Amino acid sequence: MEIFKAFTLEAAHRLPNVPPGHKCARLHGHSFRVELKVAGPIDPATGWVMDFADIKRAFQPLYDQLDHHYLNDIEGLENPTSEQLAIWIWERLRPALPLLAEVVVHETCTSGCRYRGEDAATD
Ligand SMILES: Nc1nc2c(c(=O)[nH]1)N=C([C@H](O)[C@H](O)COP(=O)(O)OP(=O)(O)OP(=O)(O)O)CN2
Ligand SMILES: [Zn+2]
Repeated sequence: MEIFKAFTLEAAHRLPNVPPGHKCARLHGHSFRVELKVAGPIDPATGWVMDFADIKRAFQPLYDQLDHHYLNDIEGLENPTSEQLAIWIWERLRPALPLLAEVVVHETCTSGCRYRGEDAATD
């Protein structure tokens, strides 16, 4: 069974490695939507894979680093594309949330990425 918990975070960024004149080289912001998917068996006693609140608790320290911040200033996010943000979240969250199966980052309503770990990086 797969469950998910979604978060919205406000953050500013610019992309330093885009071609000259690209609009994303300019400072701008997004209401990023992050979905964390967790996969595992349903516990027959509780009837759930895990408590949604425990997903929120595990993500909170990372959320606090990202929300209302300038992403380029964060170590590891000097080039804060959606892809790099998904990897950044995955690498820091997985140790605390071993059942983490996928990180989805929506940068806008129409753009984003999904990451399922290194083995799936080229999927
Ligand atoms: N593969 C990626 N491409 C782009 C990223 C990214 O993180 N990964 N990021 C950007 C920009 O940050 C931009 O803010 C979002 O891009 P885009 O979808 O082009 O934004 P728009 O809302 O302007 O899209 P329209 O559908 O054209 O209105 C760029 N590319
Ligand atoms: Zn952007």
